[in-house]
Formats: sequence, C-alpha cells, structure tokens
Amino acid sequence: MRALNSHFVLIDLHTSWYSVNHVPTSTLTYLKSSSLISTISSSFRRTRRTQKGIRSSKSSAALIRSPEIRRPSDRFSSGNGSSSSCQNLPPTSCPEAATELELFLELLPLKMKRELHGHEQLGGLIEVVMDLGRKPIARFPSGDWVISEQPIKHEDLRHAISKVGDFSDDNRSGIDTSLHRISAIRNRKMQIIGLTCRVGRAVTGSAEIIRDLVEDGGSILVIGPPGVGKTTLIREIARMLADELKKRVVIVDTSNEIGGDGDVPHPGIGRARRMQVPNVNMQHNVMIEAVENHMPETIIIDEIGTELEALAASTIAQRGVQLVGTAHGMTIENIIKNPSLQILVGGIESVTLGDEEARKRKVQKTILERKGPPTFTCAVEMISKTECRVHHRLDATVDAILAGKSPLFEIRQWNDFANELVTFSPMPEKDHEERSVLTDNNSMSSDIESDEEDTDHRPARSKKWSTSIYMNKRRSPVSVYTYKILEADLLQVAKVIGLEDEIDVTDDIGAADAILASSSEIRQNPWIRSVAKFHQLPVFAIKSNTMAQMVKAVRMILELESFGPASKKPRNKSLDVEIEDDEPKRKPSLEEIDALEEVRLAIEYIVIPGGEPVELLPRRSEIIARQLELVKSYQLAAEKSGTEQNPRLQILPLRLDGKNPSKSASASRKKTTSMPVSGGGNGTSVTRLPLLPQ
Ligand SMILES: Nc1ncnc2c1ncn2[C@@H]1O[C@H](COP(=O)(O)OP(=O)(O)OP(=O)(O)O)[C@@H](O)[C@H]1O
Repeated sequence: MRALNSHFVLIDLHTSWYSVNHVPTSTLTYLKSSSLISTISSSFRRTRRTQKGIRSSKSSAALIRSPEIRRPSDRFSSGNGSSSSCQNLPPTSCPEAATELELFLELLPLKMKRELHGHEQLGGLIEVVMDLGRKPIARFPSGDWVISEQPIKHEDLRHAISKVGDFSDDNRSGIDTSLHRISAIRNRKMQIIGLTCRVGRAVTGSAEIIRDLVEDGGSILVIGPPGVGKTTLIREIARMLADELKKRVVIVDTSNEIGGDGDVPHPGIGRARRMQVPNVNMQHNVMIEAVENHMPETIIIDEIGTELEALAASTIAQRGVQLVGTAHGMTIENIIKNPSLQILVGGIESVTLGDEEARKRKVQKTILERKGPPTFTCAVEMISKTECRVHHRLDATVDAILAGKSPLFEIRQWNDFANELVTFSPMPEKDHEERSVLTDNNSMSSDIESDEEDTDHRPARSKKWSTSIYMNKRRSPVSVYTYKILEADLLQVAKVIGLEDEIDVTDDIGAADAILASSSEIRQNPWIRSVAKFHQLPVFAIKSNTMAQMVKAVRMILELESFGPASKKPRNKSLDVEIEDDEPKRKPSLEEIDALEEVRLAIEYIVIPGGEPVELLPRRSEIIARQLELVKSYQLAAEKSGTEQNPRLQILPLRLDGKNPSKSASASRKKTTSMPVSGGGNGTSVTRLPLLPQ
C-alpha cells in the first residue's frame, strides 16, 4: 500500500501544481460543449500566467530551486558531428536527415512512398506499420494516418525485408548507416507477416534538458513508456559526453539502435565507441566485457530489462564507471515493483521492527526498506520528448516511496516556442499550504461547484446511470474511466480475480459507465464530481490504493458486491461510493496486524507481480485464519503447511478458480530461498519473503 500510495502522491504533487493543464482531453472535450468551459479555460489561463510568474519570481513558494533558463544559443553552441549542422532545421530541410529519411522511405512500395512524400509532417514521421492484409499506417506526433487504402501484400513485405539487414533473435533489424529500427512480427511458421518500421534520428540538443546531470558525472537511469524518446536521449548523451566532455564512452548497443546498423557507427554518437551484441541474451556479458576490456569512463546501455542485465549494471556501477541506461516503466515505482529490475534501485527487503521501534517510528511492524545503494545516482522519468521529472537522489526517492512519503523531484519542461528550459519543484503535499495561491485551483473548484447548481443550462442527456438502471442492465464489459488511478493496476487486479473480460478502461469519459478515482484527488479536484454528475456516472472512490480496495472496487463496479453503508445517497441521480477497508470487528492485536501486513506485502510484491508462491512465517492458527481471509479477498488460493506445532500459510499464485494470476512470472527468475512445500505435497518450489527475520 505504501508503495502504491506514494505513486499517487507523486502524481498528486504533479497535478496539484498545475492540475488544470492535466485535465484529461476527454474532459476538456466535454467542457467545450458545456458552460463550464469558460471556468476551466480562465483557470487554465491563470495557471499559465502563474507558471510564467514562477519563471520570473525566485521567491515563489513552489520553487525549491530557482528556475533555470537556457537559451538556444547555449544549447547548440557546442554540438558537432554530422547531425549538428542540421540541428536547428526541420528534418526535411537538413540534407543529412533528409537522406536518412529517404533511406527509410526506400522500404516502402512506390505508391506508399509517393503518398508519404505528400504528407506535410513527413519530417516528424515516427513509424510506419505494415501488417499483412491491412492498410499501412504512418504514425506522426499528431496521430496515425492511413497511407493507402490498399492492404499490405506479401510482396510489399518482401520488398521491405529485402532492404534491411538480417533480423536478430529479438526480431529487430536496421538499415545500414542509418538509425532506423525495423521490427518484425512472425506467424507460427516464423514467416514475417508484419513490420513496425521506426524512423531513428539523431536529435542534437535533445539532452540539454538534463545537461547538468550528465556533466555531474553521476549514473543516470532514464525511464519512460515506449516511443517517448529514451534511445534518442541517450544517443545524444553519449555524443555530449564523448565530444563535449571528452570522456571515454562505450555504448553497449544491443539492437544497433543507438549507433545504427552497420559496422561504422552513425555520426550521431560522436566519438563514443560502440560494442555490438551478437545476441540479446548476451547483453549483460557485453556490458561486463566493455568494462574489463575497454577502460570506459561511461557505459551507455539501452533497455535494461532482465535480472542479469540489472545485475551487470550494478556491477559496473560498483566499479566506479558512470552508467547511463534506460528501462521501460512510467515511474520509479514501476521499477521498484518489477522483481527483475528492483536491484537498479537498491533492492527491496521486508523488515520486521521491534514493538518499541515501530512505536517510535509510528509505523507498522513490518516495513519495506531499501536493501542497498541504488545502481544509479539519479533518475529521469520522461513524460514526453520535452518534459521530464528529475529525481536528483534516487536513493532518497526510493526511501520516500517505500515509506509512503512524497519524493522530492523536479519537473523540467522544454518550451519549444520560447526555446527555454523551465525547471520547478513541486512542494511535498504537507508543505503545500500556498498551493491554492499558486495554482488558483481553489477558485477553479469553487467556480465549478457553483456551476454545478446551474443544471438548467446543461444540455439534456440520456440517463446512463442510476442505481436501479445500472442494477438491471449494464453493458459488458463495463467501461471505467480512471482518474489518478493507474489503468494497469485496475486491469491487473481484474485479471487476478478473473474478471478481465468484464471490465474495460476508457479515456473517453463520455463513453464510460463508471468513474474510479482516488478519494483524495476527488477532494482536491471536485470538478471530477461535476463531470460525473453531468454524465450521470457513478463515482467509486478508493481511499488508499491497496489491491484489496481495488478488488472491492472492481467487484462493486461489476455489482458482485453490494455498495454497503459506504455509498452515499445518490445525489442528482448519480451514485457516489466511497470504498474503504472492511472495518475490523474488533481491535486487532499487533501480531495480527504484523501477520496481515506480511500477507499484503507477499501478495503485492511477490505473488502477483512475480507469479511465485510465498510461504509465510509460522503463526497461531487463529492468526492463520485471518491471513487466509485476506488472501481470499485478493481472490487467491492458499494452503496450510508447516508442522502441527508450527503451522504456516503458503500463498499460491493461483486464482480461486485455479488459474494463474500473472503471466509476468518468469520461469527463469532466480528465487531467493527455495524449499519443498511441506504438507502441500505438490512439489512446487516456494519463495520466502526476502530476508524476513526468523
Ligand atoms: N527530441 C526529439 N525530437 C524529435 N523526434 C524525436 C525526439 N526524441 C525522439 N524522437 C523520435 O521519436 C521516436 C521514438 O524515439 P525513441 O526510439 O528514442 O523512443 P524510445 O523511448 O527509445 O522507444 P522504445 O522504448 O520503443 O525503444 C523516433 O522516431 C525518434 O526519432
């Protein structure tokens, strides 16, 4: 719960400062058609002004550091290499970029190529998708575009394949002397039936947003969703370090994506050296080889994805080499929760405190702590190509997340129009007294609240939800609009309890059947209730983002559980359900709390993400009964094991209906401690909670 919660705090900080900027598009679409739009847009303008104010006001309470502003002349003064000559030009106006784009377009059949040539945003092309029997799609920053009405034929794919090198075992290939990445989809006979062709480009200046971190010499972990620009960023970091800071840089280039296809690396990496990797499974070996043989001062590595690679990264960092690496994930919390990558943030262990210590720290007896120093000094969460969150001290961020506190981070935005970098740090929530002054959020909220009463001016809408209608006929699957709750968390919980076919997530509030939000967010941003009322949608609010509450929410949304006394009377015909943990019928003992916390940690950190069974500590049989209840509330199976004197519970990665809750379980993953199941007799190997004191 702590870890999950803190994610919310993180987003909370982010949104509380400029929540208006982050009103979901769908909401804005709705607002455009309603009388609320003037309220929101005026608040939006106020917020923008506030941001400008912050840029010029050093005393602003929202700033921990004063904002840094760089001019384009600073940005581009020192770039060199072939790409630098084009740095201020749009890609199509730059001869080298245009040549590389031409190489890319060579992949396509003539007709498609001609169509694409006519597209005004050709210079910003991101990907072309060619799937057999389907219309080819071009992906631009502005969205997808159908290149041709003619479906892709075998010969189109053959043409494209003939222009690229061999596909490696990760199904990726490239075009000689370019940075483009071609990824194949195969059928069961291993024939290629689809291609994702990504335009690679060296973007000089793209690393200016974190130049200070690069110059500091610390190790940098870059995380972000696919396609956000991680590879492009670290390619530029490699060039910056090698050419401008004169460091010995070695790139471990697993898919030849950083240095391009071919044996002579692309000029985009400057003087950095590149080591190719014969086979993806050897990435970790090549990482170690790079350190042992080539005396690098910096190692650059894209996509650290396995436990072995994470271990190799940690070894490299211990040898005093600066490491710049990327990993998939939206936030640091995703890395903490990923059993293979945990080591990058220092590893996590569960510690049971003594009664005295727990009282002193005002925490539960079983807490999560960082095991050791993180591999990386700092972390960059990429939000878009021009915006990121910088965690200067990754160790402090991880500690804060594990303790359920708000981590300190800095938001950096590159403003393309003004050509300047704006840096600001949101205050932790509890120190955030002046937030209302800074964001004008309060006035926005109250405006909206008052607008709520103005029901006469709203367009008439069909009633989508009222308790009775919903009870009688709801759609399947039920579409849920989530607000400040990770879609992935909701879908994972639905999957765990075997209801994944019953629930869907939508970005379009107008198409939703229900809203799931965190109560604290609703308190801070009451407009969500206004929107819910307008659409007559029920709001399910969860108090804390524990999986147990999520399970309850899913079951309530699907009417598998009654709303109970927590639901408020339908106001304005929309239902408002506050989901809380079940009230304990009696005050639990410390031992019981400890035992239940052990269950929660085991399920949320090992059984569900790792798909592994966990054997708990021996407990008294009454306590085991309580543990079993909790396990069942996650819709998971458990069995008793241990001896009669020392009974214990073993949580199985099986849903109550007997299926495996998580496909993420990797069979090859190392287990901390394994021992045969005692009493269970099915021969499964069992993983104990890491380092739980005996
Ligand atoms: N700063 C930038 N300016 C313009 N285009 C960019 C920039 N950064 C990335 N791109 C383009 O966006 C696309 C995706 O970039 P990139 O491959 O670096 O993303 P990624 O996060 O590494 O993706 P993945 O995780 O899938 O490997 C590419 O076409 C790239 O050329």
